[in-house]
Amino acid sequence: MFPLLEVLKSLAQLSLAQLSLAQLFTATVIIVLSPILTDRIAAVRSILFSNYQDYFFPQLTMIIEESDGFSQNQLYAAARTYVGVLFSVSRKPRHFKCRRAIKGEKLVFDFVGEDFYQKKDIAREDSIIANFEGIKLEWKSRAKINEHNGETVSKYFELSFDKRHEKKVLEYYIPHLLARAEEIRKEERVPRLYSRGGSGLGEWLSINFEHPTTFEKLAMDPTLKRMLKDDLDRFVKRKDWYKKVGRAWKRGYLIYGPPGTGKSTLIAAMANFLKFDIYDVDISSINSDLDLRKILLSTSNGSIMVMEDIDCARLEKGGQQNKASSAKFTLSGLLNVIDGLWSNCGDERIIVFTTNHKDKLDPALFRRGRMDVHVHMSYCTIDGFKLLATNYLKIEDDHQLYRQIEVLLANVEVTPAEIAEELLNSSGSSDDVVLARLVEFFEQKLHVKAKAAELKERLKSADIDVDAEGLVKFLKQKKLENAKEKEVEQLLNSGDTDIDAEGFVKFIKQKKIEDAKAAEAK
Ligand SMILES: Nc1ncnc2c1ncn2[C@@H]1O[C@H](COP(=O)(O)OP(=O)(O)OP(=O)(O)O)[C@@H](O)[C@H]1O
Repeated sequence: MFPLLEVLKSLAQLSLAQLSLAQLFTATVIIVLSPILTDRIAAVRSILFSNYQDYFFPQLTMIIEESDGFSQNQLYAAARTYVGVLFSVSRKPRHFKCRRAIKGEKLVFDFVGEDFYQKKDIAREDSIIANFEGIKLEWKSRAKINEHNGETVSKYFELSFDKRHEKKVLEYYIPHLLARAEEIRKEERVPRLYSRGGSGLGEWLSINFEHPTTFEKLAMDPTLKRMLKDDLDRFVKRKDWYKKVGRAWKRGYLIYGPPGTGKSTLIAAMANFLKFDIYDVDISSINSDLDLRKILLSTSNGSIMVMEDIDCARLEKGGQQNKASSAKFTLSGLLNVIDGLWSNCGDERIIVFTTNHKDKLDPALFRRGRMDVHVHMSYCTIDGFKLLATNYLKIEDDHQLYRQIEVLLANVEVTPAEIAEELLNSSGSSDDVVLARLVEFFEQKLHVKAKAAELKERLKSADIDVDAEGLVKFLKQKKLENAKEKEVEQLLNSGDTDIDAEGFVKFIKQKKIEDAKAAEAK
C-alpha cells in the first residue's frame, strides 16, 4: 500500500477539530505536489470534505423502497428512470452497467446497485450526484440481501442531501423527479412487455416491446380507428377531469372478434400510441381473487393490463355473498378490479379484455361503465384490404382488381391475418400477379361457402339425397369412439388400472397409423 495514501487516510479519519494547522499544511502540500496521485487524492479530499460537511451541515437520507411488500412504490419506479438518465447526461461514476437492447440503437446506462456488488463480491462504493437549483443530492442504489443464500430481498434508493434543504426537496425536487420521469417515459422510452415469471405472483419478466404495429398499419374500419385514437388521446389528457369528477383514472376496453382479425395487433398499436407498458396476464394461471389483486398491485401506472381470451377464465361461483370468495377466482373478484374498490389503485390504467366469443361472456361484464369501450374486430373489408396492400405491396393508388375484390370481400369471411399471410408468401411477384392470386383465393372460399350452404339447404329439404343410414351409422360410430375415449381416460385417472404397457404402446402406434391414413385420404 502506498505510504502517502495511508497518511492521508488517517488524516481523513480525524475530525477537523483534531487537525493541527501543521497537519493541514502538510496535507495541502502533498495534495498540490503529487499530481500522479490525483485520483487517490481526490478520494481522500472527498472524505475530508464529507467529514467537514457532516460536521456543519448534517445530512438527511431518504429511503425509497421498491415495494412496501404489497404494492409497487411508484416513486421508486420514477427514481429508477430518472437516475438512469442522470448517467447518460453526466460524467459516469466508476462503475455502471451499460447495455444495448436487441433491436435498440441507443446505449442504456444503469445504476449499479448494492446487490450487484454483493453478488460479484466487489467493494460497494458508487453513487451519483444530482444538482437541483443549487442543492447537491446524492443517489445511492441499495439492496437488502439474504445473508444465507445471497439473494436480493428488496431494492431501495438512498437519497441524501443537506438537512437545511429538506422542505425544498420534498416540496419541489420530488414532484420535479416524478414529472421528469413521466416525461422521459413518454418521450424517449420504448414500452416494455411484462409477463409473469419468477417465483412470486407479482414478479414480472420484461423486455422492450418493439412491435412495429401502429394505428396507421392496422386494417380496421377507419371510423372506428379514428374514434379509438381520439378516445385514447382524451383519456391520457384528462387527468384533472377524472380527479374533478371523482373517478378513477382508468379505462376498460373489450376487444372481440374471430381469431386473426387483429385483436392482439390492436393492443400493440395502442401501447405504441400511448407509449404504455403492457402487462400480459395469463388468465388461466389466476387461481383466486387474491391472485388477481396482487397482480394488479404489482403493475405500474401508465400501463395496459391485458387479459386475452377472457371467456376461458375459470371463474368459480361465489360472489358478494360469499365472504371467503378471495380464495377462489370469481366473477365478482374480476368485476371488483374493473370497477370496484380495487379498480381505484393507480393512475392512468387501461384494462383490455379480448375474446373470440363475446356471446359466452357473463352480461355483468357489459354493464354500463364496466368496459367503457367495446371494439369489434371484423373480417376484412375493402378499406382494410387496401391498407394491407399498401403495407405489403406499397400500392398507393387504385388498382383495377379492387372493384372485384370489394364484391368478393362483401360475400366471404376472410381475416386480415389470412390476407397478410398470402401477401407475405407472394413477395417477389408483381402486384398484378399477387392480387390475381388473392382473387383466386377469395373465389375458392366463396365456392366452399356456396357448397356448404347448398348442402345445408338440401339437408333441410325433403328430397335429400343423403345416405341417411350411412350418416346415422357414422354418427353412432363417432359417439361410441368418444365414449370409449372418455372411459379409457377415466380408467387411467382412477389409478386402479392394471395397464398392459406393451399392448398400450401397440394400440397407440396402430391409432397413429390409422389417423395418418385418414388424413391422407382427406
Ligand atoms: N387488423 C389487422 N391489421 C393488420 N394486420 C393484421 C390484422 N389482423 C391480423 N393481422 C395480422 O395477422 C397476425 C395475427 O393477428 P392477431 O394475433 O392480432 O389476431 P387476433 O385477433 O389477436 O387472433 P387470436 O384471437 O387468435 O389471438 C398479426 O401478426 C398481423 O400480422
